[in-house]
Amino acid sequence: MAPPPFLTSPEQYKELFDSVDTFLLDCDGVIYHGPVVVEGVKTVLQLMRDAGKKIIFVTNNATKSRKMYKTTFDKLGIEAYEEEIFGSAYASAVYMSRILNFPKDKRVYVLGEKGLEDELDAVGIQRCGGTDPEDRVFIPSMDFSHFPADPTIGAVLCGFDSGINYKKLGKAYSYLRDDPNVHFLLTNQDRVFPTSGTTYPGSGSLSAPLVFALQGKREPTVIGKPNKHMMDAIIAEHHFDPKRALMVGDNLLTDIAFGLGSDVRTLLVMGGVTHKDQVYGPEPSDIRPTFVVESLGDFAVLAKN
Ligand SMILES: O=C(O)[C@H](O)[C@H](O)COP(=O)(O)O
Ligand SMILES: [Mg+2]
Repeated sequence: MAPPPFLTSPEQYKELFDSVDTFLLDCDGVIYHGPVVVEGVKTVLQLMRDAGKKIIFVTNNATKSRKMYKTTFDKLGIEAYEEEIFGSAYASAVYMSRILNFPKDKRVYVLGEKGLEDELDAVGIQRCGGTDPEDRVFIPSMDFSHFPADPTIGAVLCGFDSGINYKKLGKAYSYLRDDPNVHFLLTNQDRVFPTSGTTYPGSGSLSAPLVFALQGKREPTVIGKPNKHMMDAIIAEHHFDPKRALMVGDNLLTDIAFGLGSDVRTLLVMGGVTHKDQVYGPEPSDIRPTFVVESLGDFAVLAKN
């Protein structure tokens, strides 16, 4: 099979832009790298707004709630509305409340940050762990007295947690080891996090010790891209024609697989977590985007025409 077209000309950008009614936009690595908006992207987003396109921000980053993302976009000078923003924190809260009907008398043990906690609070799910200072401590070496059984725990939910440590992993592991009815949930399983032109361990690499320790006994349900739970959450609130939609992302394993799984065309951008060789090299990934471009910001040339 021929490699996907690498778009370079305004004519190519215009043909694709005109064929899309709904843009599903990944955030980290596409809209911004950490605190820096990708060059030209603001212009392209305005082009989309002016052309009446539907925009849906779809991010696996579970550190922020919808409200927090709205504040972030405001600070970055990007027009965005809460109902357009689907982060894996929001999708996980929706999944637990609407799909699992998580019991009110149970608690979820969280590996994650305030954004994930806020989304759980918003749907009335009782939680523990997370940013609780009691769990963000180092325990004495080989002291396993910190992992008492807790029958109130009905789920373990792991997202990006910059305070990850042995106490958190030990508690999460114990709950999952002892009770097969405790749900094992990951907000997402990204291997790396793209920022400042490089990458760091992502959520998937932070929950990997649990997956590794439990291997064979428990497999996690992953809610974020590429999994359908994320698309189900979007479709429940936004109806769109997949044939006239485009998923724009920097990650083959999450964004492009997400689009492929929902029959949505995909546009892979460089500069995030994917190297050109993974698409055009001697051993390309079998996850094949529909189109490739250097940056979403390259479409800004259409604003001059
Ligand atoms: O580690 C993570 O959680 C992910 O790398 C990061 O959050 C990806 O976010 P996205 O590219 O889906 O916006
Ligand atoms: Mg990304």
